[in-house]
Amino acid sequence: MELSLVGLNKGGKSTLVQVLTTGQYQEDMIPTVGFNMRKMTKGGVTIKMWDLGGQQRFRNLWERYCRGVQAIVFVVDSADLDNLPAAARELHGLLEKPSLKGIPLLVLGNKNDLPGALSAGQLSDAMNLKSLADREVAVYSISCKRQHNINVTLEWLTKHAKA
Ligand SMILES: Nc1nc2c(ncn2[C@@H]2O[C@H](COP(=O)(O)OP(=O)(O)OP(=O)(O)O)[C@@H](O)[C@H]2O)c(=O)[nH]1
Ligand SMILES: [Mg+2]
Repeated sequence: MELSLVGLNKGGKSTLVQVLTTGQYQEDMIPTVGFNMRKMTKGGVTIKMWDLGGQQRFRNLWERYCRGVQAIVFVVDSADLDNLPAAARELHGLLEKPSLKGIPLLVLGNKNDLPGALSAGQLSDAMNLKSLADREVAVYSISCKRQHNINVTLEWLTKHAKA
């Protein structure tokens, strides 16, 4: 199975990959330049994860690395309300691409340990996720730092690997 992790810079994509692959939260992640690829084996399935850079200059790579994957994971800092409109814009812009039609989407509202973080429902409303038609969409509120909802995230991913 292959999946791609996208989302604005500092959302926590690389931190999540670190937590998923090692079980450890690491504070001092460096911003991703271009992309990184990491593999993880869970329940007999190997998941190849494309961890993409979220800085503006790397966002044009997202579509290419999302083509043909079994799932797109969009990571957003759910406590960074100022950048939520930009995150929503990037997400909707990406999913408009005909090449990505129908690919299941998992939106992760990360950093729910921070004060003022939006719940999954609030995030769904704020990012207008209900308007996304013709694909499966799931939203979870997670914290890499507290390792909250990492298990349900993993379950979602492995379920889609088998499909
Ligand atoms: N409070 C809190 N901080 C987090 C959490 N997850 C990640 N961070 C912090 O958020 C910052 C950015 O994390 P990264 O994993 O580098 O983010 P990224 O999405 O990979 O960023 P780019 O590679 O630039 O796109 C780091 O300082 C992390 O320590 C979390 O669950 N809670
Ligand atoms: Mg990164």
